[in-house]
Amino acid sequence: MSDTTRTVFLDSGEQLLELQKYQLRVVGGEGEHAQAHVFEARKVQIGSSPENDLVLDDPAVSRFHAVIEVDERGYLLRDTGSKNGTFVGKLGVREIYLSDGCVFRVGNTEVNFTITEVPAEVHFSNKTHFGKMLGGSLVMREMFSMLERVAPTDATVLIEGESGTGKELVAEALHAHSARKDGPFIVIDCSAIARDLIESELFGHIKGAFTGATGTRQGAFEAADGGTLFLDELGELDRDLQPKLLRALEKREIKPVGSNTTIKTNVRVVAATNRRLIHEVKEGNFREDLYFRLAVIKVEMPPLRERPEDIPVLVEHFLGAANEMAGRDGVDVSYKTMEKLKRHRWPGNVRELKNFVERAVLLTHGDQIETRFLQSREPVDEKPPVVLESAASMAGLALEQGLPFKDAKNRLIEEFEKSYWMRLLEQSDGNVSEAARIAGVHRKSVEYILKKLDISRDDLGS
Ligand SMILES: Nc1ncnc2c1ncn2[C@@H]1O[C@H](COP(=O)(O)OP(=O)(O)OP(=O)(O)O)[C@@H](O)[C@H]1O
Repeated sequence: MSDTTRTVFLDSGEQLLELQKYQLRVVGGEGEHAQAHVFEARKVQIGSSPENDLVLDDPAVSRFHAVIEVDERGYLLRDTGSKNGTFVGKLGVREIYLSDGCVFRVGNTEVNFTITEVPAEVHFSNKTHFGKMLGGSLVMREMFSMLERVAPTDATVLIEGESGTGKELVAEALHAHSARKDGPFIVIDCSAIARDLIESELFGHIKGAFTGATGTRQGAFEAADGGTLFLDELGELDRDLQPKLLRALEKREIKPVGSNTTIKTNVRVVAATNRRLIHEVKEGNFREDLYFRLAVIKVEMPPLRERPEDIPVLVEHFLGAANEMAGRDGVDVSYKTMEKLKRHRWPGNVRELKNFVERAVLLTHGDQIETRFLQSREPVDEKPPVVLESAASMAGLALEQGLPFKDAKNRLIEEFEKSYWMRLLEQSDGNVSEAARIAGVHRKSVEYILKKLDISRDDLGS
């Protein structure tokens, strides 16, 4: 259909999409006429939110209004559920292949689409995994292809994506596929370390550098020497520390807190954030020079809801592990359930899917997981007030202690699980089969839960 895009299969097994770069230019409507933007990405997002590739300042444009996706048939414009619709001429369209020179309208803004003479290429790996990361969708295979090329280099990589999309897995896989694989892989979660300790965590300190510094201590940069340093939640890094990180990256040397001497380092840095860091740059929270130094290679993790075709392979994988963990044999998934799972929004991404499968295997009486074990978003107004009260007080405590949301939530869930199972076992006089019957959970699962929560019969009654 298209003479400007085509797919080629390479001898290496890789798939190559050849296209021509294209230009989008606002030519009419309410919004100020933007300058022309040239794109070569396989997918370009259009909307009013600054997170889009083409940002339109028009109140009639939805936050995420439409996308252009390139495939071997051409340049597909797709409305992504906008409020005011996408039009070509007078026709409202959900999906349409654009032709060179055509004009489409989003909200009240008219955009001209032009194909340029400049060729571009998008590569797709022939593999459906990279390290421990699974995925056969085009967007994942495009990412794997990029990671395969980037991993063996020493390039700094910035990984952006929603929570639970697999950013840490990417960092691990980059390390495992590099010449540094036998060196250390050190993780620092910038959101989990108190503000006044993070400099020392990163760069170390010498004895007497501050109250409590009773000895000299090595920081993460030194610990990661010859290996990879993964800076998680980098968007949380204090502005005061950013110049020091920039210096460490540029000069490949660090200065421990309290010391006047610099130490040479040989570290590859991979950073991750669930914020759009370029936003933080625009807001003045993140230094531009550091951003560009980190984003030499940028990996954007697609949310799970945008790649439902990956769900079956992930479910199968998590089912295998969950069966083993729960001592079950062959708990499976029906076609109908799988279809429902593909339609779910998965706000917690792959982590939520994994937790769901684990929970469903533990809780099912039968041989198949069911979607009723998806965590309900309905308001639970019949909960005893005491539960809500203790949840509220834990939330208060977590905020006071500056605990990150994830840690606070996990702590609350763990406390709930522990007291639930302790009480239930007490009630059933330590009889695991009886407890399993009351809880509606397989006996083997109870044994696993008790082991996981470190509860023994001796704990009962304490
Ligand atoms: N593509 C994938 N294949 C297999 N497992 C995955 C994949 N993506 C994520 N997971 C699993 O989902 C969970 C969450 O992944 P991970 O911790 O890497 O996410 P993240 O983006 O770093 O999350 P956060 O921002 O909350 O730290 C992990 O258990 C991970 O193993």
